[in-house]
Amino acid sequence: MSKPQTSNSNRSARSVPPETAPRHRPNWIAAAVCFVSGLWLLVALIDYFPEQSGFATTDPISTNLAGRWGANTVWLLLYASGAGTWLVPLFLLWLLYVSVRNARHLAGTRLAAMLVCLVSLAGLAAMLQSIPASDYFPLGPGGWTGSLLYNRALHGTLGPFGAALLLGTLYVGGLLFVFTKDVGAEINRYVAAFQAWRETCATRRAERAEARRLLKETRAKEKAALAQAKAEWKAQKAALKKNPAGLPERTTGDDAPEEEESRADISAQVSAAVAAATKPSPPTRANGNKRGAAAATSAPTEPRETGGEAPGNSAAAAPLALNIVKAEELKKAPLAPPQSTDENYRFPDIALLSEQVTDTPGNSSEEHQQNAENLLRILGDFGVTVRLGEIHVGPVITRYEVEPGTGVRVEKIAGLDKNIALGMRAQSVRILAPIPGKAAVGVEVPNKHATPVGIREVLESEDWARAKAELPIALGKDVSGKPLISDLTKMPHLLIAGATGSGKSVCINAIVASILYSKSPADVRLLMVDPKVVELKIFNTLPHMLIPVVTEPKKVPAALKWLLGEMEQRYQMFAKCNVRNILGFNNRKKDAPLDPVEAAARAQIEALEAGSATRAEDTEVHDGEDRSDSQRVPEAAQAEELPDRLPYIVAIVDELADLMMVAPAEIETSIARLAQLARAAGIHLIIATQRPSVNVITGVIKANLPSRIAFQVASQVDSRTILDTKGADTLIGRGDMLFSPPGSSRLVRAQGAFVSDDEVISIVEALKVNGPPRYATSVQQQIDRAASDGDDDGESDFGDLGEDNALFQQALDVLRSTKRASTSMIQRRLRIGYNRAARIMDLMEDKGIIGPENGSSPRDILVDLDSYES
Ligand SMILES: Nc1ncnc2c1ncn2[C@@H]1O[C@H](COP(=O)(O)OP(=O)(O)OP(=O)(O)O)[C@@H](O)[C@H]1O
Repeated sequence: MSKPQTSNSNRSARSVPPETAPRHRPNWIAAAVCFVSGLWLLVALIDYFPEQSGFATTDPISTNLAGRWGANTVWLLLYASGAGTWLVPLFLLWLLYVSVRNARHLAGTRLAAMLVCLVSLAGLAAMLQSIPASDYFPLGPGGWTGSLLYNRALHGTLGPFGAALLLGTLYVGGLLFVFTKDVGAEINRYVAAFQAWRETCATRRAERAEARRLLKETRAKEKAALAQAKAEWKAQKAALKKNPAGLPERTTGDDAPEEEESRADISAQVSAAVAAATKPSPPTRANGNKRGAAAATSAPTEPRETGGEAPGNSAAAAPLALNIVKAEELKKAPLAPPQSTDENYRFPDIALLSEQVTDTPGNSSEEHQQNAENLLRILGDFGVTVRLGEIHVGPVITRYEVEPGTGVRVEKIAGLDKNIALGMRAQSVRILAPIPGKAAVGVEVPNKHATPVGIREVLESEDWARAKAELPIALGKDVSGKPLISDLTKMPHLLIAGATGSGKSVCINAIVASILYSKSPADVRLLMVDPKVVELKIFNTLPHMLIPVVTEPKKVPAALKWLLGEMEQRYQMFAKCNVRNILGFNNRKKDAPLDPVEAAARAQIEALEAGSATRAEDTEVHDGEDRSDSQRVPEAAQAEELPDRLPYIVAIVDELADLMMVAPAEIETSIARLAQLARAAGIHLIIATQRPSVNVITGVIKANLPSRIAFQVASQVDSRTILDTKGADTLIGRGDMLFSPPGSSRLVRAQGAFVSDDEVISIVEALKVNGPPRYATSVQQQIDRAASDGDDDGESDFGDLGEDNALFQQALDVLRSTKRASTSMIQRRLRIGYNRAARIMDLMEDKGIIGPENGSSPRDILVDLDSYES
């Protein structure tokens, strides 16, 4: 016999195709021996009577089918091992199977295990003292082995219990060893089977409870119907008694038959109602398919016959009663011209936007019916008992609400999104578990026929006209078809992220269009950054533009720095006027007399500022006019000439990822600072990116941009990066979005408002009647200058040393204290990058403070630093 193999070797051997694995060939000789002897012995045993054996009687009276030898062999075996004899043919036939299937398993250990089984069974049989020795069992049911083992050895030492325990264990263990290859796996199988059985029992119990609940409900309904029918019947009867004909003209004798008819009719109706009500309720399920039946009966309709069909079939047998909540028709508001501080400004005509074509219907009710049935069937297949609730039909998706039955975990439904999508053949399915504020779970399924949302219908809606927002923006329509309008000043900054082609640019266009239709350049100025160059260039000629669209990434840090400067200057203006924010500033009483203390404080501030003013040009934004340096008014006078109003500034960045590659630290810090402080100053950021990775949407940026719009993304990880939760990965693209509104953790699913490029072009063209764009050229110059300085600085340090004198002075201080002029020293002491430090050194060289480079040694200091004034 071959050696026993490990289970690993078995596995690897099994993986080899049989024709290439000769070791697995059957052992035909062993098989033949086992077959002949096993079958012969089995027949001999079955046909055995003690009278057949020459050992039992001197005169055998009948012949065994297996002959004399057969009868004698059986007698000998019964004598030796009693009841254990029956195991011998059984084992021989098992060895036949093993030797044919895989001869390697004909191991000595298996034969030993067979022997253990045989002996222990004999021992166990010997314990049956009630069966005495007979002709069949010459030495009792345990035979010679059993009585020796039990009576002589174990009975006295271990007692009956100990002996039974030992022998039983040996017997069962031996059997397991004989018939299985891996005892551990076998035990696991039994444990798993036991657990499965327990789970089935628990499910059945839950289903029975649910069925009982349904039955109870049905009975209650029946009772109510019966009571109502009786009441109606009594009322009818009383009415007939009072007015036997029911109608005045029927009192004549001619109408007697009609009267009879009417009475008969009424009693027939009443008895029908009573019969219907008292009819025993149909069984909740008639066959073993309980889950399906539970799901099928879960529709909020009257109970109906499920007839033991498959759940899907039963649902198809009688249509579900659907509670479809269709999107309300948008109420158009009378067209009122937008309010503007600039009376001469002409807003674009709404007719420039195309009318929404409404003849593309959403899903038909048959489709909803089918979807609802499919949904219930799929959930039923997974053992989830639900009741169908409302169906909200949106422009692009439909939300099927289901109310989970008792004991159903919502997480279970939430985990079935992929299965539901598969079963419903949907592109993807998003599950809202639970719907906030409702005892239901929402299953959002894309419509077969999507209805696009045009921006015109949102801008013409009553909601838009009534929106009490400083900076209203039309985002689209939510799942119930309601316009989604938000206030940018409340957001106060917006992050838009989504994969390429998901609808970000269209969303930005819609936001810009909303601004153009509601605000004049006197109210809102736009600053756009578009590293992709082509996306926003179209807006260049808008009168709202502060500067032409910034397309060079290296200029962006400068633009952001300018915004920071503008923000700080606005705060100074607010402080002077004793207001807190832009609203307070714009609504302040312009000619209010100054408090004397306030006036003194201001005079002090102005005196201080007069010495260090650097940003006079920023005021150009406030009145939209460009002034050259020579025209600049002195600071003190300027303070008196505060602008009447400040416009909001909306900064739109179309691709953050491209910028983060250029100067990540700079951009991140500027965005964070702006986002933290710019709200009150009336500066709002809208930042879009198609790469929602943590390098682009960093923790700092995310923490400071609370309002977010996520379009379709590739993975759950991306969705979490944008929204801190999954969901955006199950959107269907083309404007389908999740909006995280300001001050709420709830996500609103919506279809973005669509504005075509042609519409945008026609709006921009139409606004040209207001004259050419009034760019703040000094802002542009400032940004260009900073960018060209940054060009010299490979580390993208936009700080102009000429302007940022402080750094230069600090470097001089370092030289003074250390008396060493080395780039690395400056770098280390000032904690700046190499390029910046090297530039400072070059500047010092240009000014004759230090000598030229001196290999690896520090440069010579050429001036007396203690008396040097920069
Ligand atoms: N709200 C919408 N309604 C209908 N279709 C839309 C909507 N938004 C986008 N689309 C469709 O999706 C296409 C791609 O949209 P968009 O250009 O805005 O994508 P994007 O996310 O900006 O892509 P990229 O990052 O590559 O610029 C559009 O051309 C349009 O057909």
